[in-house]
Amino acid sequence: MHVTPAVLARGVRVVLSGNVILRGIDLSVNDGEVVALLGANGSGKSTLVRALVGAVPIESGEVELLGKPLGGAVDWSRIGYVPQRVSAATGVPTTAGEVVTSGLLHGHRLRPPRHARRLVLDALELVGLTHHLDRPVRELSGGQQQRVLIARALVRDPALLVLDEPVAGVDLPSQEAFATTLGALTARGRTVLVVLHELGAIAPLVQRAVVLRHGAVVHDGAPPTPAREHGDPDHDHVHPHDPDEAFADTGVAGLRWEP
Ligand SMILES: Nc1ncnc2c1ncn2[C@@H]1O[C@H](COP(=O)(O)OP(=O)(O)OP(=O)(O)O)[C@@H](O)[C@H]1O
Repeated sequence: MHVTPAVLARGVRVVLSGNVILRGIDLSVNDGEVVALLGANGSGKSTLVRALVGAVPIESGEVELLGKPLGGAVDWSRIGYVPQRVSAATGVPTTAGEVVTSGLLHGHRLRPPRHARRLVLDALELVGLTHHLDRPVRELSGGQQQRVLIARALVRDPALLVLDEPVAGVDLPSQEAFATTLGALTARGRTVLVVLHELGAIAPLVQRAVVLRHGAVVHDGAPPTPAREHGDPDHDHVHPHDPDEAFADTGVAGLRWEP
């Protein structure tokens, strides 16, 4: 039986300011799969997810999302995207609930549906923030603001969720909350493509890892496992790593491939 992948990229090449950033990327994410996109700083992870959602132009190659070529034919209401390092806080005292509600407004829908409050509470529950519904987002921590943005992407119950470094620089409770969120999405059979610097707490939930290096895929398969002391549950993953370790060739901190 032919199954349409949720994300399909073939030979994606991206050139920005005259520099070749992506050198012909092939990537597929199947329905219900959780795939991590890993790689060193500057390897092209953000550029790839931005190209996949149409935020940067593709010089050559093809992208299909939910079975449709990138563009107007894609059902964007079924896709959630959380970009890297954006703040949910604005100058105005918008509450967490209002930010999440805005995720229900898209296309022709200018007013939230009648059951919006229930949907918003469900989305905030998925990220562990229901008790902050009425709090201005500017009063929340960076990690909590990132969770509000994830809830904003989740509120439409997207079939495909694309997240760019959702746990970079966020506090530990927010990292743990993200692992729980991801577990809930997996249980619901949602498809997730997540850019990460290291797998950390979500390693058990990731079915496949795609590693980029200098704008090309250098690994597509089993996720790397924590190496030596990194396998120790007490290890905190915050110290700098020896660049000579087995993973230096991929730039993925503190991890090594199973032999
Ligand atoms: N608009 C742009 N114009 C020119 N070069 C760019 C642009 N955006 C990104 N780049 C370059 O493309 C390369 C890949 O950047 P990208 O942000 O995709 O990497 P990344 O793997 O996501 O890195 P990080 O882990 O630091 O977020 C970098 O060398 C970056 O300087």
